[in-house]
Amino acid sequence: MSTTAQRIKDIEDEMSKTQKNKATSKHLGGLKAKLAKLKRELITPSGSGGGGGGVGFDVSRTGIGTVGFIGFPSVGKSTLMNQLTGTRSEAAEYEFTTLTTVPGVMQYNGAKIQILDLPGIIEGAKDGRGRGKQVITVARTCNLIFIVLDVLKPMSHKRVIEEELEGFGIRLNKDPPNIVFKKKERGGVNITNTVPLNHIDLDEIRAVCSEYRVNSADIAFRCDATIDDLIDVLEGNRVYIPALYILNKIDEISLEELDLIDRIPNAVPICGHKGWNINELKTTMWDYLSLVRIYTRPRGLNPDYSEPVILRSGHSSVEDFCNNIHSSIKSQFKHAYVWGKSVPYPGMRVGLAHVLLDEDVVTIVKK
Ligand SMILES: Nc1nc2c(ncn2[C@@H]2O[C@H](COP(=O)(O)OP(=O)(O)OP(=O)(O)O)[C@@H](O)[C@H]2O)c(=O)[nH]1
Ligand SMILES: [K+]
Ligand SMILES: [Mg+2]
Repeated sequence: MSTTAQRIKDIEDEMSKTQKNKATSKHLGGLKAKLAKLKRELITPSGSGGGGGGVGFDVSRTGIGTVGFIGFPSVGKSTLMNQLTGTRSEAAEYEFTTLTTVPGVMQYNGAKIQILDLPGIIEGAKDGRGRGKQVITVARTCNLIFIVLDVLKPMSHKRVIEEELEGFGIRLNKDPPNIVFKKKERGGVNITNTVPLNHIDLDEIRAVCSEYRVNSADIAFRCDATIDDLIDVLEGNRVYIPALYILNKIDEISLEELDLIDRIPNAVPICGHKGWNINELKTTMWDYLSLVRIYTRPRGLNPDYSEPVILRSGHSSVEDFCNNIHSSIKSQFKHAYVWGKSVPYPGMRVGLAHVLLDEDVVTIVKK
């Protein structure tokens, strides 16, 4: 075992032996921050082996969004890939059939979505076991992660995969914590909160700051944060990605068992082999990608429903729409008329800042 791994284990042991209360919270806060720093050491490519980085695994990106498949070997990732895209990614009974990233493209709702079939990962992947590091490095850059699980295997595998991804700085189905951190030259650590903090106390926050050598800063908590949230903000290299759990091979289980797994949140049960519930999977995928379809309506004509402009939620203003069509449109823009969910009445006149919603219809009026 490497020294870093040993130190991590020592700290985890100490934490598990320490009861959390007022007297120990400062100590625990410091330990948590130490742990986060050590874990960072473990996942940062060191140059000398360890298989860090994404060398040879990343592929060029196409489409409006990328979905990456993460799972243990032989859970059915490649079978599902073939089902969704028609790309041939070899699927077979033996483990580690897929050895590198296999890209494919799926057309859905008028959008091109890139699908990445990835090699299987195993427990300890993030610490350098197998090719896990490269695989998870690719997952970090995806817009959506499919965590593929074999329903015939223990459901504890779900947690194992989550821990691998979390250990690599990926936060699943979570918004970035609303903590505003401003480092200062002097003045000490100044902590404010706009909501009650139920999970952390001041001593703990100070212990974490001191571990990160933050002597002066303004920290404003605008959410009921945990100490892990604060550490995430201080570490700064976290990515927040939506994830969908694909519960595969339901052709092998009973209806009663299906009923049980159906309660897992953010999940879609499927049979990749036979194509069961694939439509449900596609619709859910679309929702999780948060894409916005905008239909163009030339003045005096009917909307063109055949080729929507696809925007991302959060970047779907009329200005984004114009830029997506052509860079010159914005300079000629006078106003736009909008029909759909984003306006209180059909055909409302709006400006560049107006935010469009999925399936809105837009007419641009030029100067
Ligand atoms: N019963 C059943 N078997 C499936 C299903 N999907 C895939 N399989 C089988 O599971 C095995 C593994 O499938 P793959 O698609 O190669 O799995 P993978 O996750 O890509 O595997 P690696 O690339 O090795 O990590 C194959 O024998 C598939 O035929 C399914 O829905 N039901
Ligand atoms: K396989
Ligand atoms: Mg495969």
